[in-house]
Amino acid sequence: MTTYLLRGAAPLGGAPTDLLLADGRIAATGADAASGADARTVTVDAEGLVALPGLVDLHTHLREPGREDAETVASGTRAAAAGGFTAVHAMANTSPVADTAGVVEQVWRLGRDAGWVDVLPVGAVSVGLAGTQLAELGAMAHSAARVRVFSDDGHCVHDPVLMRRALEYVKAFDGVIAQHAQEPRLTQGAQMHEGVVSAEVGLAGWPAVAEEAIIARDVLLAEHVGSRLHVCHLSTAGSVEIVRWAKARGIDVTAEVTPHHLLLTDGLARTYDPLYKVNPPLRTAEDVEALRAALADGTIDVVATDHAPHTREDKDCEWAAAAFGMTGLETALPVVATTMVETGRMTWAEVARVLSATPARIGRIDSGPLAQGRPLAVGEPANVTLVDPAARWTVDPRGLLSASTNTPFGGQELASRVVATFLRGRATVLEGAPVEPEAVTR
Ligand SMILES: NC(=O)N[C@@H](CC(=O)O)C(=O)O
Ligand SMILES: [Zn+2]
Ligand SMILES: [Zn+2]
Repeated sequence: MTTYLLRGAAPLGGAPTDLLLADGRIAATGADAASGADARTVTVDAEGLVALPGLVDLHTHLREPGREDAETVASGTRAAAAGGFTAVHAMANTSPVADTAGVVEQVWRLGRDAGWVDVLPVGAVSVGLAGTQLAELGAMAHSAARVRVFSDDGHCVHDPVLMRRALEYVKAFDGVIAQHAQEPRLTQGAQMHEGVVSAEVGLAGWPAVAEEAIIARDVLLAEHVGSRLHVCHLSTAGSVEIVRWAKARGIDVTAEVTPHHLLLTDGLARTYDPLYKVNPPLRTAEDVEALRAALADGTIDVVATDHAPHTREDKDCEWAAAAFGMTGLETALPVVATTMVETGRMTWAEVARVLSATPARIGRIDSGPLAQGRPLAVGEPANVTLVDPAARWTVDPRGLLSASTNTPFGGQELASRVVATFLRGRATVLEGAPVEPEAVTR
């Protein structure tokens, strides 16, 4: 197998060095790297590039099975590799829903056969995402897919008794419930953030309290049963305050923010362009500022894409009829660089924490055969992403690899670009372009 010598890369943005990737591992660094190179070695000029551990997404919608017209496991994971990811958690709101060992194993196998990234299926909390009956969480945890993250994402587990049972159940295998916090009665018919803009454009509003009330309830439930809670896509300043309070109290809660909530605001609804329609909705500039501050100070643990591809038929229509969601795998790292690194709020080492190490720990893939997100030390699996921190590019939706084109960032100039991605020492992206896997050996 080809080995790679990454010359002059800056691990976590630190001092440049050489990295040798061989036999699936980081085989050597520094002076030892070049001397370990042999006839099989391809040298990559990584001068000026930052080396990060392969990115890990806790929240991806791959749409297979059921909506292969919007995305497949193969197309979505190819886009993920282009975005610098080496692992993605595939959400359960597929058709059929991933609520049995059979479906999660199917998704896991499709991911393995595609060979672009490790696909970690998320299991549904309730049968059919219907919110009434607990799904077979244990069977999914003990299946070949080894599920650790459970979520009804797209729907909120709104019944407090079901939420309590789910939190209790997953303790047995160190699982976590990832909650889509949306009080359904407070958001009936809601189309966008409730505020000045919704009043102006005449779309039904979605109040911040609909998110905050569920998060407040769930951190208290997690405390009561002594379990682990993860909150999906935090979007309001009030949600940040509740998570900060819960952490100070010692409650085992983690939280994610999406790239789009770090950059975009509800003012975009004035365009009536459904590209900006998403769940939870884009909020105000004050909320964006609170989310950035919380990500920088560690109150928010991770950035997760909530990559939500939709077909033209589901997006190219009037606002009220359009589906909620936007793509994000290929723009996530550049949006984080633009909003957090360029602004001086985070270092590249901190970016590695929020986009790799911490999501890997929450998903419990920070050890074992699929170990992800460790610092770039000798002996670790060679999951590596090379980033050009000086690059500037303007997003062209036609240039992205996702099977759907519903990015809200078309025409936006972003900082930094993924140049190469390696999954256990095999290049999945080189010179910014995907490298089709030959029959993946396993
Ligand atoms: N984020 C979205 O707007 N949509 C997601 C569901 C979800 O994440 O809640 C989808 O599946 O399309
Ligand atoms: Zn959601
Ligand atoms: Zn989602």
